[in-house]
Amino acid sequence: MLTTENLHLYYGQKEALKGIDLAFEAQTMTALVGPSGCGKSTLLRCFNRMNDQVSNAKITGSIWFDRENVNGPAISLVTLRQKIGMVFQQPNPFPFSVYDNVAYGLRLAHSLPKAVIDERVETALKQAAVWDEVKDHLTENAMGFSGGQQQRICIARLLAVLPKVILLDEPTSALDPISSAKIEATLMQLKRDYTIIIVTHNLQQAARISDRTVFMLDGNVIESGPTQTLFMTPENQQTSDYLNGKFG
Ligand SMILES: Nc1ncnc2c1ncn2[C@@H]1O[C@H](COP(=O)(O)OP(=O)(O)OP(=O)(O)O)[C@@H](O)[C@H]1O
Repeated sequence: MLTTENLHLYYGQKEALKGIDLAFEAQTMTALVGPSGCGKSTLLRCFNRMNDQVSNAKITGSIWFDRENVNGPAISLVTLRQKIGMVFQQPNPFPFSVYDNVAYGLRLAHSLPKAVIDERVETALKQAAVWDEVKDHLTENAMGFSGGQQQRICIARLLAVLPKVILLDEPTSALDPISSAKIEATLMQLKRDYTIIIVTHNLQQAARISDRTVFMLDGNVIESGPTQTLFMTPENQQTSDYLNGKFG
């Protein structure tokens, strides 16, 4: 589904990713964990070329998605970001109605009949497990909802354009525990149909919801594997020390 080969990323002189070789499986949730500054967000942002916006960022090596080179000249950024969508730490709905938020990408990419857009908006809000809370308020401004509801509206906005991969950068760290639990439950449902990569500082969260975990340190992947194995019987001493809270 998604692989990296000898991926390096430099911010000016600083090498933030030092030769990453990873394969992400379809219908699997992979957690990226590691101490602050180890390169988790940088790696995540490579998958849908968000680092293009950073003027001093330079990438070498390859990322393959559906047999296409993500960094190749032939790739369309609009199509790439529709197929590989991203959810951020802070919910970032547009200052429009709930309906217009979720319909936004659909209207951009296609000229679909209103009935089809209505159906896709409803399906996406149901998939994001926020339909029951917003169905009677679809014309209200999305920014007027709680942080957790806003985050699920953002997930619905992404789902409406039928992505294959969902990238999440600490999606619950700005939310209260109840909202976080709802997002986790939503992600558990979504991983049946999507490839999910989540950056999290919360090791309990990674252990609860991910199938695979990648432990990074100083721009390198130290260890990756099934979450249970990595947490219960890490092969590397640095992984063990990090999971046991000896540094981080
Ligand atoms: N735009 C930038 N310019 C220069 N250096 C950067 C830039 N963005 C990130 N870095 C550096 O690259 C390294 C990796 O940063 P990154 O944000 O990917 O780490 P992270 O593991 O996601 O950290 P955190 O958990 O704190 O979010 C850090 O040393 C960071 O300071």
